[in-house]
Amino acid sequence: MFEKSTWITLPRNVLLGHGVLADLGAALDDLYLTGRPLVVTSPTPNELAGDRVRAQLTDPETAVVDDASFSAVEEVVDVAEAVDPGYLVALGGGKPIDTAKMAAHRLGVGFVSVPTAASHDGIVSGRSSIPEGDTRHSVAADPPLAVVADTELLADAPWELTTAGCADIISNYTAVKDWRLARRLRNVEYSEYAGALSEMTAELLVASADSIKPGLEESSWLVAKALVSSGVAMSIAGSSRPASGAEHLISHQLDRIAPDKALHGHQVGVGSILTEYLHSGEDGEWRSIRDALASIDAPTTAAGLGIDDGELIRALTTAHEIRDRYTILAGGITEAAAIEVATATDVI
Ligand SMILES: NC(=O)C1=CN([C@@H]2O[C@H](COP(=O)(O)OP(=O)(O)OC[C@H]3O[C@@H](n4cnc5c(N)ncnc54)[C@H](OP(=O)(O)O)[C@@H]3O)[C@@H](O)[C@H]2O)C=CC1
Ligand SMILES: O=C(CO)COP(=O)(O)O
Ligand SMILES: [Zn+2]
Repeated sequence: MFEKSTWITLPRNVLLGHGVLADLGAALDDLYLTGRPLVVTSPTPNELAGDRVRAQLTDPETAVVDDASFSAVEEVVDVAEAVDPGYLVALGGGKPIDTAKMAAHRLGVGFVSVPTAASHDGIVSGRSSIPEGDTRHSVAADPPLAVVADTELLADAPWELTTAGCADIISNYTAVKDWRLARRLRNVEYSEYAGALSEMTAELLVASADSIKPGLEESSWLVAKALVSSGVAMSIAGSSRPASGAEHLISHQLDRIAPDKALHGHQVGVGSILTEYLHSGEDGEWRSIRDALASIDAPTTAAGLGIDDGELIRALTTAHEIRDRYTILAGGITEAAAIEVATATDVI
């Protein structure tokens, strides 16, 4: 008997382009949302765009969070108890969006995603990435009801946020390789559609690398489209697997070992050079990944991330402990092997 089934939840409206922030009110009307809105944001995005968002909302309340953590989610839930919001509006980078996503899930309301930086592919995904102690959870939540990604706003953000978003997409190459490996060796459930979409997204972005330049709003357009597409791949898969493999484990470990030194996207990009080498060796594709990163000004070395060689090696040798996700790192690699791969790829 055929017993397979799937339930894919995707945003209803995706508004992407020049000046679309002004259409936030119309996008909300189209969703027939009721009740008070609660804006969940972080300091810089609130300063930059909070008033423009609130001006389009009826009787909004605001919660400003500093990071993506379970305690930040609790802070939002506490504010929500007084406000009884009908929906949340997530405004900012990956951290406030992840916090709002999880808080919305806890509160049983929908949320709308308004990214202020094209820095990560959680803009559309149905998962929150939340650290806790020695581990990192990819928490199931719902994707946004709508996404309003204004390329004018995204293009005004510091250039490195956009290059971080590019690197988060380029890392899809190794994430999918890890996912396929896990299917072969651990019989992990794999989605051909999600894997293909994730890889194609990285390929299209790399093919457009010449048009990704500072000061060009078109760059934000190209990157934001890729971030949406990668988030959709995660929604189809029902996990972050299409966009998060061993390179993400290395980055999550760096967040613990060397916090706040580099952006998420930049860390996963460097992680991808290393894990591609582990997958396919000296003659494999690691140079293509490194060159793609370099072509959009993303870091390709530990020094470029602002971390020292020892921190990189510690992250690489302990990344497998972060979560139970089978990757090329399997049960861990030795310090000697870590130094070998990092040296061979010029990462250290
Ligand atoms: N759920 C998912 O599927 C995914 C989740 N993620 C998660 O997202 C996070 C990374 O996202 P990222 O955006 O890099 O992190 P942040 O949200 O911390 O943003 C990075 C920095 O950019 C600032 N910022 C945001 N917008 C602007 C702007 N327009 N102009 C100037 N500064 C701005 C932020 O300010 P401030 O400090 O005030 O916030 C912050 O200092 C990680 O926690 C990662 O795990 C990443 C990919 C996918
Ligand atoms: O960053 C992500 C995809 O780009 C998701 O991260 P995790 O699932 O590893 O937390
Ligand atoms: Zn990522």
